[in-house]
Amino acid sequence: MTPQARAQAAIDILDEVIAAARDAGAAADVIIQRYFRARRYAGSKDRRAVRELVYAAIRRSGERPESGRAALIGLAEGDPALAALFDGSVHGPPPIAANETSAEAAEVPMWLRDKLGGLGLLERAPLDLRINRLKDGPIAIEGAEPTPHAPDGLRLPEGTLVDTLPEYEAGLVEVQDEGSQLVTIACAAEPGMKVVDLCAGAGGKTLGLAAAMDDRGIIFACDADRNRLSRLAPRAERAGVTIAETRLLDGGREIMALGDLMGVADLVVVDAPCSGTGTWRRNPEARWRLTPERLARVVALQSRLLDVAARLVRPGGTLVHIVCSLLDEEGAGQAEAFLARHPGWAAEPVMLPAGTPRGPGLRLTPATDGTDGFFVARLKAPC
Ligand SMILES: C[S@@+](CC[C@H](N)C(=O)[O-])C[C@H]1O[C@@H](n2cnc3c(N)ncnc32)[C@H](O)[C@@H]1O
Repeated sequence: MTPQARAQAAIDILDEVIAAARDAGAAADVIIQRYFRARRYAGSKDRRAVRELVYAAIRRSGERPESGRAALIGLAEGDPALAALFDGSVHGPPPIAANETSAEAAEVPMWLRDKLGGLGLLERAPLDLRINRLKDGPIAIEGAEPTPHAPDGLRLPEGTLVDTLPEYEAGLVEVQDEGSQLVTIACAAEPGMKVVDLCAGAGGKTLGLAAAMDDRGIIFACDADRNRLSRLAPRAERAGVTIAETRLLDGGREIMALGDLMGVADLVVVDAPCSGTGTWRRNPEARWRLTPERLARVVALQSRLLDVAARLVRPGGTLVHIVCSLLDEEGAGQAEAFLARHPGWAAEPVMLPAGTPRGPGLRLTPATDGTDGFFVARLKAPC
């Protein structure tokens, strides 16, 4: 492909990414893969170059751009070599017209600028692993360094292909961001406990909880998404986790599948569905998906799930509220609202080697901690 054709390919892909963000469609990575699957003539250098252009344009635009062309014209404003590719040659983009729309450069969307600006949401996300203490075996991954805060964290060089590592195949390590490892530690799960992981997904935190419990006790790993939950069992097997029992919940009627767990759990973890603002550095086009309406919906769901969770906690037990979001309405504000709705419950300090106290809990940010953004609060039930 000529450089001009690569630029036009980036524009075409960006058009699809923009439409997918508006209509809750596929992620940018999936769209890029699909695009090149249909264009076998593109070589690996072409793919890499186009991908870099697409992601550079996504990172640069806080607001969803009007079009892929506007996004790339915006990127070209600071890159004369890219601007020169708009020369109207065959397969390339037509020349930029005077006054043509270009996307504005911004870290986050305008409506969230006051709340999320300056938190490092566009920094490069590292590739972190958690050493699985349930398994013994040598770990010799080239270039791996301990993460700064999490005791079992390893940081890998960019581009390491984790799936092909023998340590990964043997279940000696799991892919998990350091922030996710830290909030799992904040749950303080112990051997022998009865734990409910109410929003377990594919089990990222379930496996960490099981390791903290030395695979003793029981974890009821629940989720309303059959697909995600079905990925937990093979991961648990690989990791040597035997105490996770999955339960599929009916969204909106979760309690129906939880009747036998009312008031008996030592620990209930609500790793709630959220805006995902804390992970925007990994999937920056998610900035274009969030709207005030979507945020309001997810905040309401979180508060309902926290109320469901509270019914499962035994007297004196603990409910841990986690979100990978940096918005207070999902984090500190959500925990405060829970405490206001549930007299007798109290926030406990969150003891972690990183993070900053925020309302009744603690917040991790890319800027201050180098992790994905998280909020975690420990809420103790009355005895
Ligand atoms: C932040 S993700 C969980 C990630 C997971 N704990 C991990 O560590 O990988 C939130 C999860 O909440 C689930 N969820 C959404 N609505 C739910 C509901 N009504 N009841 C239970 N889980 C729900 C989603 O399917 C999603 O898997």
